[in-house]
Amino acid sequence: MIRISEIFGPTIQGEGALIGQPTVFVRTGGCDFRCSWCDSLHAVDSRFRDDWRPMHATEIWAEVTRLSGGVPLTVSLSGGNPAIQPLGDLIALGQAQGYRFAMETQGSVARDWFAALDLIVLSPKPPSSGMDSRAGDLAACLAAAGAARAVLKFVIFDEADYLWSRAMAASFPGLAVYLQPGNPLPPPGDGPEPDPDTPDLLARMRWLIDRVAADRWFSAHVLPQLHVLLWGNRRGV
Ligand SMILES: C[S@@+](CC[C@H](N)C(=O)[O-])C[C@H]1O[C@@H](n2cnc3c(N)ncnc32)[C@H](O)[C@@H]1O
Ligand SMILES: Nc1nc2[nH]cc(C(=O)O)c2c(=O)[nH]1
Ligand code: SF4
Ligand SMILES: [Mg+2]
Repeated sequence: MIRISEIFGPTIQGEGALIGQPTVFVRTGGCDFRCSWCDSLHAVDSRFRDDWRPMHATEIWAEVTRLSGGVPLTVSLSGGNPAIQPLGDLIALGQAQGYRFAMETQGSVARDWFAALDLIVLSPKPPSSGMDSRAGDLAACLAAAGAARAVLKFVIFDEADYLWSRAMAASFPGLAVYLQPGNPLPPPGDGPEPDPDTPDLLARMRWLIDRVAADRWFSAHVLPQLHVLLWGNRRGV
């Protein structure tokens, strides 16, 4: 059984290497991290575990097929940490019907089914998160992924995050790098999500671009969270 927080879409992938691509999200419940600024605490905090549902791969697949009208697209696996769920059967089921699978993970847990992914997005956590991402754990995830395409995605709130990310990226010279400004969020409540401070997000993205340019870090991609610019902090988009 796979612990599911939500399944939604089609929407567009709002972040990183596949930005703009139509996708259906499968968000698993539960995470071995608890980042101070996590924008998906409803899939992390055990306070919300009553909203999570154990589902069979076939049940999840029926929902993805319904949402996508049976037309193959890229399924985005996210969470929580999807790596702590048994997702191999789901991936096999979908790929047999021509669907592709991308997964977002912080890179703390490696699984052999990573090798079946079409894309693994490793998103190690910089100092502002309060977490401790280790290069050795990322290397284990990469080894598990084998020949699967892998990229790095860093969330940057400040100069310390930037310097940390630059050093971490230097340890993995073969991987494409995506940088996105962090979106500060209050803890989730019962009401609607608050609107993002878009001018501030864009100002920090301009800062990030200046920072990358000054360092001549020309292999890095700097991107916004496009879904936040379009729909704010709403869930399910
Ligand atoms: C919610 S996480 C779930 C997958 C996995 N646990 C991880 O962190 O990669 C998906 C992506 O959102 C990013 N993210 C989470 N909170 C964010 C925030 N407040 N601002 C910008 N990006 C954020 C994470 O760094 C990660 O790249
Ligand atoms: N549109 C959209 N793009 C995303 N990219 C990564 C997301 C995530 O929460 O993992 C996300 C999300 O929640 N929505
Ligand atoms: S690792 Fe990902 S899901 Fe877990 S707390 Fe951090 S941002 Fe949220
Ligand atoms: Mg998100």
